[in-house]
Amino acid sequence: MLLTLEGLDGSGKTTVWEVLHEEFPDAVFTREPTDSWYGEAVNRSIEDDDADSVAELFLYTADHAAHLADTVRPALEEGKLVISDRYSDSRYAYQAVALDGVVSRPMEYIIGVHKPWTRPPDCTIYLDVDPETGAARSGATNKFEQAGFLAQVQSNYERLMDAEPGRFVRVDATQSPEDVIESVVSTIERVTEDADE
Ligand SMILES: Nc1ncnc2c1ncn2[C@@H]1O[C@H](COP(=O)(O)OP(=O)(O)O)[C@@H](O)[C@H]1O
Ligand SMILES: Cc1cn([C@H]2C[C@H](O)[C@@H](COP(=O)(O)OP(=O)(O)O)O2)c(=O)[nH]c1=O
Repeated sequence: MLLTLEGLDGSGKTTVWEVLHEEFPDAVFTREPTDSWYGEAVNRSIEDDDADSVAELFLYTADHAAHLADTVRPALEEGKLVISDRYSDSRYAYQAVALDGVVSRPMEYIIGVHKPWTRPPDCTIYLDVDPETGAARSGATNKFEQAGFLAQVQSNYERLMDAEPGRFVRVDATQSPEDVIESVVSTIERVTEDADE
């Protein structure tokens, strides 16, 4: 089963993902951007305020393709639970903002680029924070972490959740870290038990 964590910068994904290692020791933990050289190229682009938004989409997408081939598909074939900190929805939500005015219907375009070859998540936990909280927690250091940008990203995540309500589970990430973690752990226990039945 493929389970992904999504949310704005500063929503607490990485904090939760780290604690989940202890709760689900048999799971394969992974993330996008990855630690590969593709992911390093992505991280260079994130730090570059002048990076071309189309080039950046394809860097992220290249990293995703390699991530699927190297990590996600092999682990799923072994029957593992895979838990990824960010995945394809991050492209659909973030790069759709970055490509607004560059291509028409950017979210549909980006989903279309992925569709022929990606592996959609079975369940996506959305850590829900308002853009101001996200920007404040993340320190607003890179171009994606500004509250105005994050407000547009948030509305794209809302569109994705409206389109596929069965895949997403929304968790209130303004709660204390302990309460957020408890909600996420109980969600994962529920969806993995349902899948076993
Ligand atoms: N539920 C929470 N309440 C308050 N602060 C939090 C919470 N979860 C995480 N944080 C803090 O917010 C910052 C960003 O968290 P992080 O897990 O890195 O978010 P993300 O990976 O989504 O960007 C960190 O300093 C972290 O300690
Ligand atoms: C995976 C991914 C990340 N991003 C952005 C979100 C973040 O601002 C940045 C780095 O991601 P990440 O390292 O997950 O940051 P954080 O832990 O702060 O959420 O890259 C995209 O724009 N598109 C993507 O496909």
